[in-house]
Amino acid sequence: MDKIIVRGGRQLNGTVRAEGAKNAVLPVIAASIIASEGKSVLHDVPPLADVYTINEVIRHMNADVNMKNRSVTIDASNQLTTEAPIEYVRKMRASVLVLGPLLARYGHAKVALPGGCAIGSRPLDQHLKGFEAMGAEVTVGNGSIEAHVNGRLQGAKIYLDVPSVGATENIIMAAALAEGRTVLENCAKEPEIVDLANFLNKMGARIVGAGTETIRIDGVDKLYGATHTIIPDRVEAGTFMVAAAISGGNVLVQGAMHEHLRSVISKMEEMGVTIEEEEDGLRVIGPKQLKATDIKTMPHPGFPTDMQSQMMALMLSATGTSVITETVFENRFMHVEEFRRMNAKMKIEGRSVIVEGPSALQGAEVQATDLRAGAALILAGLVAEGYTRVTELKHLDRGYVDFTEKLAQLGADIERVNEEESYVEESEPSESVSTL
Ligand SMILES: CC(=O)N[C@H]1[C@@H](OP(=O)(O)OP(=O)(O)OC[C@H]2O[C@@H](n3ccc(=O)[nH]c3=O)[C@H](O)[C@@H]2O)O[C@H](CO)[C@@H](O)[C@@H]1O
Ligand SMILES: C=C(OP(=O)(O)O)C(=O)O
Repeated sequence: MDKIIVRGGRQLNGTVRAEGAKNAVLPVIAASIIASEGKSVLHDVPPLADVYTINEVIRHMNADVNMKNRSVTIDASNQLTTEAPIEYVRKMRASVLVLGPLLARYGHAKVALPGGCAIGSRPLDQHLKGFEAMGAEVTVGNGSIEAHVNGRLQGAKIYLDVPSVGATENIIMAAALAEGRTVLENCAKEPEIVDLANFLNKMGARIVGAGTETIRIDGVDKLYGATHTIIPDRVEAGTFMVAAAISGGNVLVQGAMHEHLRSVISKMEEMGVTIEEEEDGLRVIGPKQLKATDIKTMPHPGFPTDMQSQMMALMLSATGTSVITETVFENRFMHVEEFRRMNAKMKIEGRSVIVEGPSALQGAEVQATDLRAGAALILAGLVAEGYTRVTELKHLDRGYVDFTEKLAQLGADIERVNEEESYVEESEPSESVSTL
């Protein structure tokens, strides 16, 4: 089992590039199986564990998938099977995104129920409500969800009770091949929804309004493979922005898009961080002294829940009391206990965490409780005294490519070792840093 060992105290400087977005590429790969003719070619695909998982899911359904460097070619023109194998759904909830495409193309889809996870219960009722409104019969039982429709799905008017990202994606994919018009209201407005709609439109779909709260989809008879470049990962970019700020450094994050990161930029600026827009990204300059602030997570364009734990790490270094309130997921504070091992002064009150800063952070052995928590603990380790050892890296690997190497290139004292090597490291920490 791997471990990341980071020693605090180094200032980060230089340039780092954001990869293609995990949360954009997963629905785009799922959408590629709607094409009954032609190949899809996707560029800027990050080599992440989640990408390998979704590739395996559609490969098991009989699609041809080839990943080379950061490009993926998908040919789904074969007859596909309409069931997602349970082992992949267990690994990654986003596997449920094949439901919409399969149901639209074949009138049948079955996936295992993904269940709850480390950040909350994450129900799928809004996805299912959308399919039912389009005429599908949905049954949930024996650990799986099965949807079936005789003939084609029918366009419908659907109002989401919550602006769910996954439900919006599943419904627009299903509606793209439905008969007639679907109007989806109170939908998610995340940039990844816009990227998915752009890809589907290149495949021949007729979708307008993505990025607003009402999306209109006029169903077509057939969709074709298309070529598409995935948008940059705003959460990975935001994580490196925090790394620059927390270490008092100066880092250009290439690919970081101002319009996708407005809420994060505004909060970091309130904390005293300087952020300058450059031609190819955002330059982030950490202040001598960070100031406390309050944050409430919300659906886009509000502050993203996927940046909550990283901002908590930043708050630990700020002077004063900060309050962070999580409104999207009911159980996304597992990292608080891990931060406490590092001598963080913080307490949970209902859906809020009160952070007393600045905390004199000390290195400790901590666990990545989810992928963003893993990144956040490493960020805290950048400024902690001594060595921080982060385990359970399978979570981190779902969402970050070469995280250790990228931080090392910026000047962090960090390395990734396997358990046996780390035993030696613990008695005699190495001074060297790993490079790309
Ligand atoms: C692969 C991917 O893109 N993952 C992102 C996606 O997850 P995901 O698509 O799973 O998140 P949702 O937007 O669906 O969830 C948001 C909220 O809606 C609730 N809900 C959702 C669906 C439903 O049918 N019923 C319901 O009540 C959830 O419990 C949660 O409280 O958006 C989240 C919120 O920005 C991000 O944290 C995840 O990184
Ligand atoms: C929660 C996340 O992802 P997922 O929905 O894939 O679990 C995330 O990216 O922070």
